[in-house]
Amino acid sequence: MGGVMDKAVFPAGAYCRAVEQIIAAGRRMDRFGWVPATAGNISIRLPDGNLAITRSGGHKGLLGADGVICVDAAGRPRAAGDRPSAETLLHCQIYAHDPQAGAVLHGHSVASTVLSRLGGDALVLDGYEVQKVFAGQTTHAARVRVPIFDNDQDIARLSGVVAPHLDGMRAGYIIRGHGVYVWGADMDTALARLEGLEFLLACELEERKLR
Ligand SMILES: CSC[C@@H](O)[C@@H](O)C(=O)COP(=O)(O)O
Ligand SMILES: [Zn+2]
Repeated sequence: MGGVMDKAVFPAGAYCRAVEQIIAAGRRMDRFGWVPATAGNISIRLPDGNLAITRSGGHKGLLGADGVICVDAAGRPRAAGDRPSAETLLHCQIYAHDPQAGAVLHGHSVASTVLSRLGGDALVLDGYEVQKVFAGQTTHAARVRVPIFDNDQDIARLSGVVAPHLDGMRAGYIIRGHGVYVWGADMDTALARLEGLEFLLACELEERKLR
């Protein structure tokens, strides 16, 4: 398989840049331990409305150019036989709901997995300076609600449960015992939000251990 710049595989400049950014994001998420085994998926919205998204099943910290494929806005692979992320529909849903969304990240951190298994339908973050990484947040003195949805292997059904909650979601969401979904206008913003959210979840976990 050719490299990222192999024009036979990736003819368009925007797609090439997206592939490079997705590979770099996967490495960064792996450094933090958020994509164990084959966990996690990553996408970027392309200027033509298609998505560059990780292929299903690979290690997201070890992605090569052939680990990223192109799907349309409904998640259908552009090349016959390509198998996009099993959770592609959740990416499509975010892009469809938020015209500003340019990149979506999904990881399986220990903190998101453990905290969401403790119960409840949301985690409320309150009083942390880092909350300001989320859209519209200008102070630590605010409550940021991160919804938790029960895990479901039927992704279409899961997306139906998530749908009514997407309006006003500032920090992304958590799937119980599974991981987080975070997005932003571009990959840098999405990564900053993911890093911010994971930092806050790690703080929450540490605090609960001390109680
Ligand atoms: C290690 S199993 C994880 C998967 O079931 C899934 O939740 C996941 O995040 C990765 O699936 P993928 O199809 O590779 O995008
Ligand atoms: Zn997952």
